[in-house]
Amino acid sequence: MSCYIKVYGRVRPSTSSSQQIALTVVDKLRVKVEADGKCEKLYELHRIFAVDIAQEDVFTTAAKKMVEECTEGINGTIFAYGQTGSGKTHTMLGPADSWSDPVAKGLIPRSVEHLFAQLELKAQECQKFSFKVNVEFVELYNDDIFDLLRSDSNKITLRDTGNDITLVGAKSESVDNSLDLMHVVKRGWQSRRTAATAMNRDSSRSHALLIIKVCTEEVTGSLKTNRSSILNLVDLAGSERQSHTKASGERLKEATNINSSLTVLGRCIRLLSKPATSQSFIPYRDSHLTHILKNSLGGNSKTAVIVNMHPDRSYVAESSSTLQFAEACTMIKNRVLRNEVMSGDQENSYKKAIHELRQEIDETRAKAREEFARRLEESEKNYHQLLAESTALKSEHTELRFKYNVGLVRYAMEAHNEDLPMFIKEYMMASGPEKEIVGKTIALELDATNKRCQLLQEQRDELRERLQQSLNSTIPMQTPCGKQRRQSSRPQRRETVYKHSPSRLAELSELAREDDQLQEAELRVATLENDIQVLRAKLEKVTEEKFKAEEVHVDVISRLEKKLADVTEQLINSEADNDELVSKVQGSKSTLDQLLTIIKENERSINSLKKDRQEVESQLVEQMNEMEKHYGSQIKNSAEQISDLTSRLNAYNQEIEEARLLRLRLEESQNKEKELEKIIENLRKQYDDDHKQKSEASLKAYQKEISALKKKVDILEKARSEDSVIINNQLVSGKEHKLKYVDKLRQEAVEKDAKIETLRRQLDALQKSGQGESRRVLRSRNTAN
Ligand SMILES: Nc1ncnc2c1ncn2[C@@H]1O[C@H](COP(=O)(O)OP(=O)(O)OP(=O)(O)O)[C@@H](O)[C@H]1O
Repeated sequence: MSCYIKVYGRVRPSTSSSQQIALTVVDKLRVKVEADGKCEKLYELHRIFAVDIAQEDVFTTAAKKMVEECTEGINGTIFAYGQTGSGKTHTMLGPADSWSDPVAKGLIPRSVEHLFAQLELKAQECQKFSFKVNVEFVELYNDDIFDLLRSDSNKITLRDTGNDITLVGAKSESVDNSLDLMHVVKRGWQSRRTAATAMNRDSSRSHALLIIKVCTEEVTGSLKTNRSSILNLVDLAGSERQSHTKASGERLKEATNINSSLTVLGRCIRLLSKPATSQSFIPYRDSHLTHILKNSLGGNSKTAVIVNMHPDRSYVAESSSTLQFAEACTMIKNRVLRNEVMSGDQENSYKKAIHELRQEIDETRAKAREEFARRLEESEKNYHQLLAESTALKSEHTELRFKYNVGLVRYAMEAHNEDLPMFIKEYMMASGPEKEIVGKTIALELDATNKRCQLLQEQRDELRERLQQSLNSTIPMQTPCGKQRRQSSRPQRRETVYKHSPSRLAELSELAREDDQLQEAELRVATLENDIQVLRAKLEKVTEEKFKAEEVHVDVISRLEKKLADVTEQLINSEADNDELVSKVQGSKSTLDQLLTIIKENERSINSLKKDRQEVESQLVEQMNEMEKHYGSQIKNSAEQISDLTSRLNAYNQEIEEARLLRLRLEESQNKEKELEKIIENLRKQYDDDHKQKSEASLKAYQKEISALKKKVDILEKARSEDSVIINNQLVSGKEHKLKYVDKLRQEAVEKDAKIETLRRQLDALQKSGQGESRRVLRSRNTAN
């Protein structure tokens, strides 16, 4: 799947007065930079974080999802970029010693906690889920790589295998939980090179890279899925100008190295943001920084860049260049793959994977269809709304035009001017620029009429004057008593009889005619003036209405334009989404195709194996048949033998039982023998005590007899033990022989029992005689005493 690098802008609090601020957050997506008070430039990124944004919100927007995807085998990189002192460390780690503060802690502690929370959740949800987290922490100082987890200053080298970049010689520590990981980060951070500069008391003099490697194993049935991913959290050193930082000596050397590595980064970003051509070469190897971040810039990783800015006017150039860098980053596309290996029952695992992929495709398709339907419905709704608004506007417009025409017609009818209806008709019929021309013509005509009126008025005034003059000159000439007439009253003057000369009379008649004309002209002028006023009033009214209608029209047009822009934006967004979905589906399809080819191969091999198995099975059946034929009789015999042996075994068991009884009886006889021995011993003692001297001879005889008896008993005992050995041996050996032998033994045992009985009897007799003898001895002693 290919996806663009996400770019976020963050503005830190200002350190000067509000007049000195040159960077303003316009809304959530745009920021405005004022270069010199006049020139402004707007920049649009995926999100702008204003000064008052909470650290939690920065993490949720920029990192949370990426951390979650990391547990799914997708690589992620987040890095902070910006001039020195713009808040990169504040964003990545938070203020010093605030890493456990729930409000102030930065993006790294939050990402670490969320990563382990996600892994532990997965382990709870899936019984056979295990994970392993390893961490490496290095810094790039003066373009050399140093391990922050080892005290020795061994430099680290890079190994580029094409797909992966590894740090050779870097210590990799295994961690079990977020606390352990943060402990490692803390330890490494203490070794990071920082120094006080004029712009930042705690300025980072190196680029710090925290590399978290996550491996997971999940077993579902016979399918084992191993995933691995790398999460890079990078706090870059800030670009700086010597004029601002006043750096010199070692600081200046550091700054030069920082700036040159950031320049290479900027160059790579610029080249990556341009459309790819076959010749495009990205100089990743020009600096260790870009070489390490190679996969994060245009490779297999999801990447987020947070550009930090200082809002003050004195840093406006740095802010502009940071924003240009950010804009270039938004155009870079990465090709992200899930790092996953499935094993186990291959056929089943592939089938499962295909099933999952199919499900994913179906889900994506369903989602796309739903989204498309929703957008279509929305667009249709908007279209109908716009159509309704346009129809309403049109009808409003028609109504206004009708009113306007009616006004014009009414005016024409009221004005009784023969010339005007023609103009009005023309005006009514005209449209667009033509109408404007006709309007202007009317205005010119009105002007001309005004002028004509004025001319007529002047002529009238002139005529009046001339009349007055002629009157003044005529009266004294024609009346003999002019002085008298002038002094007389008006009625007297009217009665005055004038005597006109013929020429004077002609002049007077001419004057009277002119006076009539004048009066007529005055009347016409008055009418015209009135008409002009009415016409003007009407024109003003109509113009006002026209302006109002135009305003409404403009307003509606601007609203429609805005709506059109919104709809276009929605359309562009949905197209982009659609593109993404299509690329996703294509990605899934290619994986599916690969899997299908593998499955086909497997199916082929399975089919050939099945054929082999069938052949082997048929051979086996044949062999079995042959063996059945060949060994059938033998098997029969064996069965018979087995049944025979079983019956023999039963008999043998019976014999064993009998032997056991015999052994019991033997034990009984042994016990009896022992008792006899005791009695004999007692008797011997008695004889020893009582007949030591007197009955030596008889005692010897007894002793003889007793030793003879003893011998017999010994012999019997020996024979019995031999018998028992033989019995035991016979029990183990063949049945017939044993049966016979057991019978024999039984007989012998009976005989021996009889012998024992005889011996017992003899012993009893001996006892009795011994007792008689002892009594006799006692008696003889008593008599002797
Ligand atoms: N958003 C913010 N809110 C409050 N203070 C901030 C913010 N951003 C930065 N600061 C403060 O500004 C100062 C410099 O910030 P920081 O050290 O994070 O800058 P930097 O970009 O990492 O600098 P350098 O590149 O020199 O290391 C610190 O004192 C920090 O607390």
